[in-house]
Amino acid sequence: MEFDWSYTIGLLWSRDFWNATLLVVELSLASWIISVILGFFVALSHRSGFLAVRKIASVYVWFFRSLPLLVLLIFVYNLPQAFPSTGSFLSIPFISGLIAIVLSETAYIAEIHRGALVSVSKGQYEAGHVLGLSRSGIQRLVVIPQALRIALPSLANEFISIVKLTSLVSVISLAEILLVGQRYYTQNFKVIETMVAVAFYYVLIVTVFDTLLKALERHLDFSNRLTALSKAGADGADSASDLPSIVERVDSQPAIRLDRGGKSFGDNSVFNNLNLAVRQGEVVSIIGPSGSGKTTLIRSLNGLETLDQGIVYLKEKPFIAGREEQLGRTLPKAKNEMLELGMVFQSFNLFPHKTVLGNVTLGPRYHNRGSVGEIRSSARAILSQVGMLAHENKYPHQLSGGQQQRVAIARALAMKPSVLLFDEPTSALDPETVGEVLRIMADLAKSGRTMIIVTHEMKFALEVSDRVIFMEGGKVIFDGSPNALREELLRDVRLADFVRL
Ligand SMILES: Nc1ncnc2c1ncn2[C@@H]1O[C@H](COP(=O)(O)OP(=O)(O)OP(=O)(O)O)[C@@H](O)[C@H]1O
Repeated sequence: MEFDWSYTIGLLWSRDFWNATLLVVELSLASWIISVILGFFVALSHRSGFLAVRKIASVYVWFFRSLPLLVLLIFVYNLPQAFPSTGSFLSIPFISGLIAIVLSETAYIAEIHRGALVSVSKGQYEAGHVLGLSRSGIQRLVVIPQALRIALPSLANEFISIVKLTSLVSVISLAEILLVGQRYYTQNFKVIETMVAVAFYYVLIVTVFDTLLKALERHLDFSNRLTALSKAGADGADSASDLPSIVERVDSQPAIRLDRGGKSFGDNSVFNNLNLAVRQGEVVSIIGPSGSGKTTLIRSLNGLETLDQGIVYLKEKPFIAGREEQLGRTLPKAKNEMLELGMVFQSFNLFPHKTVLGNVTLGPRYHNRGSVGEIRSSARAILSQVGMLAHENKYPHQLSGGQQQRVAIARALAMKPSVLLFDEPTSALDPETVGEVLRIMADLAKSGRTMIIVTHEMKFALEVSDRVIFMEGGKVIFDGSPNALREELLRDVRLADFVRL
């Protein structure tokens, strides 16, 4: 028997097939959108602090990934036999098909979201935390946009799978493309000719949506975005303007103080009964060998690490209490105090999906620190101070390490903190870009800011600091002025060997 081309081509104009195509698009889109949303909540539940919630999420994923969709479809469609009250909606094939596909796809999509959420680094959460963002704020502004971009190729793939899975809905008599085709060839026995037309409609849907989803993927891919140099800063290139004197030196009251701090990781006691007080306007550098507890100490001051014992005071008001402190149970959540502490990380932790300006304005905008215009112009002034205004429209991946760190400093300054914490700000930089960051920090130090700097840059520490603290094995071995340290170096060979100027 010859292939009947005119019959197949005629089917491409068939109203039944176009209605079925529309139905497949509606069912696929509805199933995909609902599953993407529900899948996200299942993925979040997987990371919940509550064991019961985590268990429910993992049982859901395990069960619905194990169950064939065909079984689920027949089960849901026939549920009214056992529960007649569900008949009013489950006997509608579109609704029972939608429910079955959503139940199954949510389990798969939850795993895609989970993978994407895991790949957003801890540093991104920490950067959100130090800007005073709430947990939901961090999810909304930092994590979800990044996770979505990572997940989108797999989510698009899942949409294509759903389009094809809708052919199974024919078993519950929903007039989708395959069922329309079956009705045709059972009447005229032109199976191959009809199935070519069926294939055409599926390929058409997949091609159209694949193109649209790829365009969306490109749109969300900030790593491919090209940016124009801002006019305002283009002339200024990379040079930093002078940082204004902001804070008067006030030597009396400690700006921040740790009292009897203790911190262990399992059996490893990092420090115990440690005291540290930094006065307003003071610049304190913390130096010491690797593993001496410098980073843990500075991260304990703003709650990035949870202290076991001790209390952190901000302007002499209790701010953070260790887990074992009685006060910890009554201390209110110190959201506003958190904003008093700016932090610059070793690995910058800029938000990769935001421009330079977007990174600097995110905190002030979240905390409503003025109108959008005011926040932007104040952010531009700070970017100019750190010599980064020319790059305001660029994304972090388009900048050198030194430039990224200068933006990170600008982001911290934009919140107008009273104390700036620096955790090894130059350790991740190439030697040629270290100088540009140190220059900005030296200017900040001169402008009278309270700064605590964990650093391995000995020369810098001695030049800019009011006090240098040498830590070893979780203990403060030396705490004094740079001049006192220079004198100590003449006496203490081991210290001199470490500092090695
Ligand atoms: N999250 C963690 N989990 C377990 N142990 C940790 C953790 N963070 C730090 N430590 C341990 O705590 C000790 C102090 O580490 P910390 O990073 O504070 O030292 P450091 O003086 O800053 O070192 P470096 O100069 O190399 O950064 C080390 O023994 C380290 O292995």
